[in-house]
Amino acid sequence: MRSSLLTPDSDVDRLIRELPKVELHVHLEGAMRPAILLELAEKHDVATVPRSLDGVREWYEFRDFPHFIEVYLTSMQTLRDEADFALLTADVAARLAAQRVSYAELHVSLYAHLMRGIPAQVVFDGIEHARREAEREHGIQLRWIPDFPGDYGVETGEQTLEAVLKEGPPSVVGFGVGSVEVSRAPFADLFARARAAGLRSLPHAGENGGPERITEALDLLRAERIGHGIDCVREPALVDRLRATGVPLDVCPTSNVCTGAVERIEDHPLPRMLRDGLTVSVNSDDPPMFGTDLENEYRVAYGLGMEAAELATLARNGVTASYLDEPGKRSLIAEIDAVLARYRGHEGG
Ligand SMILES: O=c1[nH]cnc2c1ncn2[C@@H]1O[C@H](CO)[C@@H](O)[C@H]1O
Repeated sequence: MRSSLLTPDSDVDRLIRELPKVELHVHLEGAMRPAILLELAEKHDVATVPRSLDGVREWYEFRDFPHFIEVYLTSMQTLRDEADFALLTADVAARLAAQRVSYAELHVSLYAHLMRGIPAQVVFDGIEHARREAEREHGIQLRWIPDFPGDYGVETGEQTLEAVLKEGPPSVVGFGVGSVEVSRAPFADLFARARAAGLRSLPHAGENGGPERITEALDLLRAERIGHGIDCVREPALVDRLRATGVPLDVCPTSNVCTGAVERIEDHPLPRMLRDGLTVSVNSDDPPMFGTDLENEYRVAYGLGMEAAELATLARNGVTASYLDEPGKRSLIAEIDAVLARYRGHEGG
């Protein structure tokens, strides 16, 4: 494997920083920086989370996927009022904008808040306030994908969808399911209702639950994009189907190693997926929890052997797979092409 430790002045690193990017798979709550976690823990005197930076760092060493989800849910106890959701969202938006992200679709763990007795309106009011501010301040567009934990059962999904349909703002683009992977079959009717209401079907599938979860997501949930989906490489016929239909996959390489879905980064299937003609984008998932950010995921892709043109393809795929409007997509693709052409000019000269 090629070293992904690029010097900040290397041409490839400059290419990565200059590429216009979209982020399609980042969990709002999982994007909470330790500084924000500590601030909110202090504000609400939350006893269940670490109260020092070192403590947080240690806390973010995950034994396995269920342990990661446990820590994720616990960290959320720091989010209580509208201002907390606004603070978190503003911080996440600023971090994205600093990485040349102009459009992002963020998963919101809505059920995890509902189950703690936080009304959906508090969540939506907070994140919407910050979304509008961030658009004004940084020119970044944020869109939402509320989700529920599949392993908590279909009723939790029903409650989540009901809250979205009742209180959700127009910036909600889709509906999702995540957490520990269980069969997607029980959620068929639920996702049919979400789609009928104009929401995109955006489930997690095949992160670590096997290729059959992806097939279920396609057949039963009519998934329009797959969260993770890396397990497709275990079933060649499924890879053929994904290529033929062009259903995009949101790939999050560092996350997969941190949660144990992939043992070593050098074993990550991203290069194979891209070269097999799948519409894959790279994403950061829960960046501070995994010690990464979106730019770093592009560096990791470079470390896995992706050439400059392939890094640009990953960025273009993100744009194609997004729900940004068509003029917005065209102008981002043109900018990506221009940045790549400039890189090639430098490289040649
Ligand atoms: O990598 C991930 N895979 C699956 N779910 C995740 C991940 N990161 C965050 N969540 C979120 O964990 C919550 C559990 O209630 C869900 O909302 C899910 O979206």
